Parts: sequence; C-alpha cells; structure tokens
Amino acid sequence: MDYMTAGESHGPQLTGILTGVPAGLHLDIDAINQALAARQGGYGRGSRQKIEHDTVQIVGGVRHSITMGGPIALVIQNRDHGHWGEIMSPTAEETPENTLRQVTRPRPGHADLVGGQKYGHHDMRNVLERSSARETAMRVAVGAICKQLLQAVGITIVGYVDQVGSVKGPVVSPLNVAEIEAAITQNDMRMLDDQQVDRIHLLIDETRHAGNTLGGVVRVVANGVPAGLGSYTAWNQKLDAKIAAAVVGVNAIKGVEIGDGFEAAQNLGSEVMDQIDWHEGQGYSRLSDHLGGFEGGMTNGMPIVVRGALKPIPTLYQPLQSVDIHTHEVSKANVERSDTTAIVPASIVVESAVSFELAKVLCDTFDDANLARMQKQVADYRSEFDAF
Ligand SMILES: Cc1cc2nc3c(=O)[nH]c(=O)nc-3n(C[C@H](O)[C@H](O)[C@H](O)COP(=O)(O)O)c2cc1C
Ligand SMILES: C=C(O[C@@H]1CC(C(=O)O)=C[C@@H](OP(=O)(O)O)[C@H]1O)C(=O)O
Repeated sequence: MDYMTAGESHGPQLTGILTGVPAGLHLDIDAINQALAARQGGYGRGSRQKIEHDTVQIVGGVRHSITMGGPIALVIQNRDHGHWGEIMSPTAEETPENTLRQVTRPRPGHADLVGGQKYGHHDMRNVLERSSARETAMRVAVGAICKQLLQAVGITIVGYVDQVGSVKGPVVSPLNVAEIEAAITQNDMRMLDDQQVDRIHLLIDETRHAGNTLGGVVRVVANGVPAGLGSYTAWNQKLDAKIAAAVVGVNAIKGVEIGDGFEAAQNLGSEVMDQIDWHEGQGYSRLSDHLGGFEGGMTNGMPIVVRGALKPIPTLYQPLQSVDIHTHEVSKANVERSDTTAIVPASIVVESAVSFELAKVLCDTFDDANLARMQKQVADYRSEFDAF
C-alpha cells in the first residue's frame, strides 16, 4: 500500500492515488466527505474555508462503491482556483498580473526561502503553492479510505485536540475511541473538555486581532489493533518509528510522542512499564497504557496513543523580519491569507496519517488482495495470540 498526491493550493485540483487496498471493501463515500468537512472546520481558520467545499470524486479503482484491488484515483477540486485566473494556470503564459502576485519576501517558518533557493524559484509562489497544507485535504481523503479498511478488521481510530496554545485539555484522557468521539462532537474544537472551549475561542480571537498565530497539541487513539504489527528485528520495521515519521510529515508538526512520551523520561521505571495480565477468553492485556500500545516497535494490543505538537502558523498578519530576495533589503515578510490556528484540521490530518500507517502494516502483514481473506487471517491471528 502506498499513496501519492499532486496539485497546488490554488491550482485546478488535488489528485491522489492510493495503491494496495484489498478488493471487496465497500466504501462509504459520505464518510470520506464528512472527514473532509471536519478538516475544513474548527475555530481560527481563515476565509479560504468559506470558498472551499471539499468533496471527493473517485475516478478509478472502485466500481459500485466497492474497491476492485487496483489503484484508487481521487480528485478534490480547488474552488478558489476560479479566482486565480491565469496566474495559477498549468499551461497559460505568464501575465503582468502574475508579477503583482509574486512572493519575494519569504515568511520565516514557511518553506518559502529554502524552497526558493533549492528549486531556483525567484517567485516563491512556486514554493508556497505546493508546501501549503491545502494538500492535506487529499491526505484526509486517503486516510478516510484507510480508516474504513481498519474498521473492516475491527480497528477504530480518532484524532482530537489536546491543547491550543498553552491551554491544555484534561490531565487524564480516555483510551476508548467511542467515548472520545462522543465527547469531542460536543464542541467545534474537537476537545474533550468543552468547558474550555469559550476560553480557547477568546484566546484565538485575541491572537488574531494582534496579527499573531497559535499552535497546539493533537492526540490520536486507536482501539482494537492486533498485537504484533511491526517488528523489533530491524530498525526500519518498527511501526512506532513509521508512525512518528508520518506524524512529523504533517505540515507544521514539530514533535511526536508515543504514549507518555517525554513525560516517561522523567518518571521511574515502575511508573512507566505496563504490567502484564491474562484472562480466559480475552488473552493478554496490560494494567496500564503508558507506552501507548507499543513494545519493541510492535503493537502490544493496547490502545495506540500518539500525540503531535503543531507549531504556530508561520504567516503573521503582523509580519516578522525578512529579506526581499530581489533587492536583498531587509523588509517585512509577505502576508498571505492565512489561518490563525489549524489545530482542528491538524487533528484530522494526523488521524489520517496514522490510519494510513496502520492500514499499510495490515496489508504488509496479511493478504492484501482480497478483504474477506484478510479478515479471516486477522481473526485467526488474533485467536493464536490470545491462546499463546
Ligand atoms: C491544516 C493546516 C493548515 C495550515 N494553514 C496554514 C496557513 O493558513 N498559513 C500558514 O502560513 N501556514 C499554515 N500551515 C502550516 C504550513 O503549511 C507549514 O508550516 C509550512 O508548510 C512549512 O512546513 P513545516 O512547518 O512543516 O516546516 C497549516 C498547516 C496545517 C496542518
Ligand atoms: C487551503 C487550505 O489551507 C491553507 C494552508 C496554507 C499554508 O500555507 O499551509 C495557507 C492558506 O492558504 P490560502 O492563502 O489559500 O488561504 C490556508 O488556507 C486548506 O487547509 O484547505
């Protein structure tokens, strides 16, 4: 299983190709579109989201809503492209209008300057168009398909917001996906503690008025993951490492934790190791889940818990110092229309990134041609582990 995306933020469309999905998976297209809508939501988003209405078009690999085993091709339109005329045309000649929209004062914290230097773009629009997190819409469509494959073998997953700026969620968060889902649908911040949401709205408003931005922390929990996915036998087979890479691969994510993560480093061993238990008919479990469902780079059957730290949005309406790359004069950075925070969409994108990695390891571990066969193999595998 693998996927690739193409497309610019203000280009005609985003395109995605997801390979390796077993044949026989009945896709719930509404569920994919609901995930796309959730990614557009959350307080603190910029006005771009009023223009877009992300819906997926499936143009390959699926017939009568059922996967056929071939590459799945996906399209999401960029409605905003209509406002960019020939500036973002893949084929039209350059226009004088284009020169007016050039980005020459790179934004600190964005890909602009280094991307321009590396690819030789003196109009850094050519960098920002692809580095933009607009592309994460397609990652969510891909992740939503992966999530449906996970569901078909008894795995559920949810992503939500744990912290916005310095305002933190509850100290102890549930490990149960259904319980988390019930709580986070109570508010527009995908937070467990809806008491704090008013406070967070205020914080986002104050930050926006000051021309500043915010980051935060997102948390993803997966239940029902069979033990033994990934392997301790080689560094590049460790599933926790692959998940960490996928999470940091999301725009603006700068930190990742598995389970107690950095906090575990300051605790005693007796406070961190999850003691082992066994019950007739249920098999093995742990008395706690400090290690977030991983031992030796392998899932251990406990809930997977992953957190990601999102840095504040780099584009500031009160811009920081930059240098004009045409004149080399010190000046304020370019200002592009922007979000104040993207913590809610980030929670959906990180959930999607983890969904993909889990779906991929399932396809690598079990038969990935036919869903019914995969389901049978997963059931047998679970029984064998329980009886061990
Ligand atoms: C969902 C989402 C929305 C984002 N929106 C913006 C935005 O409006 N303006 C901006 O400057 N950065 C935004 N970012 C962050 C940039 O895309 C990101 O910081 C940039 O591509 C540089 O990559 P890096 O932060 O991973 O180093 C967003 C990130 C995410 C995940
Ligand atoms: C378009 C999306 O996010 C964009 C991500 C982004 C960036 O620099 O990452 C910059 C902004 O782009 P624009 O200037 O077009 O408003 C965001 O709106 C989206 O999430 O759908």
